Order: sequence, then structure tokens, then C-alpha cells
Amino acid sequence: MTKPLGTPLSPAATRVMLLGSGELGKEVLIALQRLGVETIAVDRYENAPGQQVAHHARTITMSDPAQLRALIEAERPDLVVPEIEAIATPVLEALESEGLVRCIPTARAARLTMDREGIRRLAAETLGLPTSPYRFCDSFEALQAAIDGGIGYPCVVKPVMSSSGKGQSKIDGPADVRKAWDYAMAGGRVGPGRIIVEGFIDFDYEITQLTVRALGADGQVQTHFCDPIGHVQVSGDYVESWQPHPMSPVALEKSREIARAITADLGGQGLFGVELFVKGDQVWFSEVSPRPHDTGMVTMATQWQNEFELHARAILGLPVDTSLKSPGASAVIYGGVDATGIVFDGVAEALAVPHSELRLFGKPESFTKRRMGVALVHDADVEHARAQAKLAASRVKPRQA
Ligand SMILES: Nc1ncnc2c1ncn2[C@@H]1O[C@H](COP(=O)(O)OP(=O)(O)OP(=O)(O)O)[C@@H](O)[C@H]1O
Ligand SMILES: NCC(=O)N[C@@H]1O[C@H](COP(=O)([O-])[O-])[C@@H](O)[C@H]1O
Ligand SMILES: [Mg+2]
Repeated sequence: MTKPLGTPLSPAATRVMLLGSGELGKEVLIALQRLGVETIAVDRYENAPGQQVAHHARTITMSDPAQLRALIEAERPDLVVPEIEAIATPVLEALESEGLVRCIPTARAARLTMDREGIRRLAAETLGLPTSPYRFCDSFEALQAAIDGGIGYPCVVKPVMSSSGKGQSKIDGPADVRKAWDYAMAGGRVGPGRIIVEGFIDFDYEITQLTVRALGADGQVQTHFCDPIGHVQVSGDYVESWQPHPMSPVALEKSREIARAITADLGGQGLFGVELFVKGDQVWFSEVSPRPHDTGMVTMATQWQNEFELHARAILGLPVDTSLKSPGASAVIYGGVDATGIVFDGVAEALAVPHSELRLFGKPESFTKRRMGVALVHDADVEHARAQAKLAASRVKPRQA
């Protein structure tokens, strides 16, 4: 930013709009507010977590180009910060090229990553990064032909527009193909249609390499890396994460080379979550979020500046420090019930776990598999932190009010 930070709700304010205001956006909004930024939280439903802490809350269909353009033109924020994938990104590109907004990290990055096809083709075909073998398909017949034509079994099917594992399933043999297709069709975020089928990578472990592009003292963008975050995913959704994850020097160097290459191409300033699969010294690029990552919530317990603070600082042009404060872990709390306005039993018992913290996101509606909170633990030993974070999470019992 060239203008100085000002006072919120005054003409001199720096105004930042988040497109998506879930649990990740809520923490970015809090970090921005601590720097005196005026915040506008946008989401598809009322009382989204970030809307509960922002100066202004707006509810629109962010995938509708007309609604998105009208809102940005009315608010004229200094920065627009996408927090989810399902956004009418061509509108962001148009407004950016008209000089009306600055989009984080860039409108092009938001467009390429909203769709698995954009980012996969960039990573594998343009940048030549190692990825799983893949094909894009528009019909059940095309999916079967892709599998028979070389992808083989086992493989993974995902809607091109989805996240947190929605619509994703593994195919172990011919009997699973129809079910995987139907599941992907039901789980896509925007309309029916296209899927990616990927060859299954039999990795030893997977990590998120948080990567920050921030301005240095010389005014040039520098790339900073956090310690690797290990995680476990169930049905394509993260259930626990920890930091640091031990890696061989070769695997760590390859991971950072990949992270540097993909984030340099996407450009701009901000924090990115680069997802990588690792087997021995071999590393595959999986995908990248041009924004804080769910597995990175662990950094609220492990870093001096957590991923949300790093994002806030980087987008405002401020210095960053990615150093680790303590090893630690996170464990997800799912809703467990389909109900609105739920209550949480067992919070005191959870917080009795030494070095534990909780985030209860405040989502107005719970679904059985909706992420409603997270337990965080720091400890000298990552393995112990993992066990303690899972213990704390398991003690929280969401139920109907
Ligand atoms: N080709 C693959 N081989 C092996 N495992 C895979 C493959 N693709 C995905 N997975 C597993 O599924 C998880 C989710 O996949 P992916 O990150 O593509 O989905 P997503 O819906 O975008 O998730 P999120 O939005 O939470 O990052 C991965 O972290 C990994 O555990
Ligand atoms: N993997 C991406 C991710 O974790 N995104 C986070 O989940 C929210 C949507 O949650 P919801 O589906 O429960 O509304 C998003 O707004 C973001 O904070
Ligand atoms: Mg992922």
C-alpha cells in the first residue's frame, strides 16, 4: 500500500473487503482490525463467522457477476481479498484492469485457483511441476475412458470447482466409477459438469508449505517460508494438522522450489498454502490456495505471527516474520448434528487439556460434517501435541440447543 494506514470509519481509513468470511476470513479480519483497517465481510449467508467481527457485513451471491460488480463499485475498497474459490473472478480481473481495485494476491491468481483445471494446467503444463497424472472429463463415459486409457486404478475424482473434499471420492475398481461420478455431480460448488480424475499418489505423508510473498525493505517482493505443516485428511477434508513436520533436506528443498515457482507465477503479495505429497525424496504438487489454508490454523498456536497475521501484513506491504514459536497441533471439531443455533458442551473439559486453546467459529447452522471449531495445542513434542489436540477436540460436544 502506498497510502498510510488510517483510522477506521474515517475518510482516511484503509478499507479491505473479504470475499468469503468463514473461519479463515474471520481471523484475517481480526488481524486487519488490529492494524486499524476498516473491514467489510462478504459472504453468501447472513452472520457468517467473519461478518460477526467486521465493521460492515454484506450478503450477496459472490458467483453472480452483476452482484459482485455492484458491491465493489459501491464500496470501493482499497483491497479485495478472496477467501473462497466460488467467486465471479472475471469481474475481479475486469475491475483490476480498469484500475478500480487491487485484488489479493492478483485477480488472475484468484481465477486460476478457483478451478482445478486452471491451476493444474499452469503447474503441470506451463511450469512443468511434478503432479499426479490427470484428465478433465465432462461425462461418465469420458471418465471411464480416461481411467481405461491410462489413469488406471486407484484414482481420485473431484469436481473442478469444489473444496474441503466436497464431491471428492477414491475409485478402487470399475465398480466404484458410477458412484464417484454421481457423487462429484452432487458436490460441485457451481453448477454441474466437469471433473478432474487423478491417478492416486501413494505418498508417505502430505504437507502444506505456507509461503509468503511480502515486500522487503528495498520495496521488492521477497518469498518467505514457514516450517512445513503435516496433516491428515479424511474424505478429502482436513481433520488434524501439526507443525513442524520432519522432512529430509532434499524433500524440503524440492517442496520449497515448487512453492517458490507456483507462487512466483501467481504473483502479487500475500500468503499461499502450497499442498504437496511426499514419498521419500520425491515431491508432487497437489494444489495451492492463494490465501490462508485450513491446515494452517495450527499456526495460531505455533508461530509468532500466525498465517492470518502474515497474510494481513503481506497484503498491506508490511514486514513479516515466519519463525516458529513452538511445535503444536490442531484438531477439527465437526458439527455432528444438522441444526441451527447449536450449543457446545464440554468446553471447560477441553480447555483443561494443558496448553490448549479453542476456536468456535460461530457458524449459524451446523451440519454433521461441517467444520464448526478447532482445538489448538502447543507442546515441546509434536506427537504429544497431536494427541492432546485430538483429546481437546473430542471433549467438545456440539448438540442441538
Ligand atoms: N491424486 C491424489 N492421490 C492421493 N491422495 C489424494 C489425491 N488427490 C487428493 N488426495 C487426498 O485428498 C485430499 C484433498 O484433495 P484436494 O486438496 O485436491 O481437495 P480440496 O477439496 O481442494 O481440499 P481443500 O479445499 O481442503 O484443500 C488431499 O489432501 C489428499 O489427502
Ligand atoms: N478448505 C477451504 C476452507 O477450509 N475454507 C474455509 O471454510 C469456509 C467455508 O466453510 P463452510 O463450507 O462450512 O461454509 C470458508 O469461508 C473458509 O473460511
Ligand atoms: Mg486441498
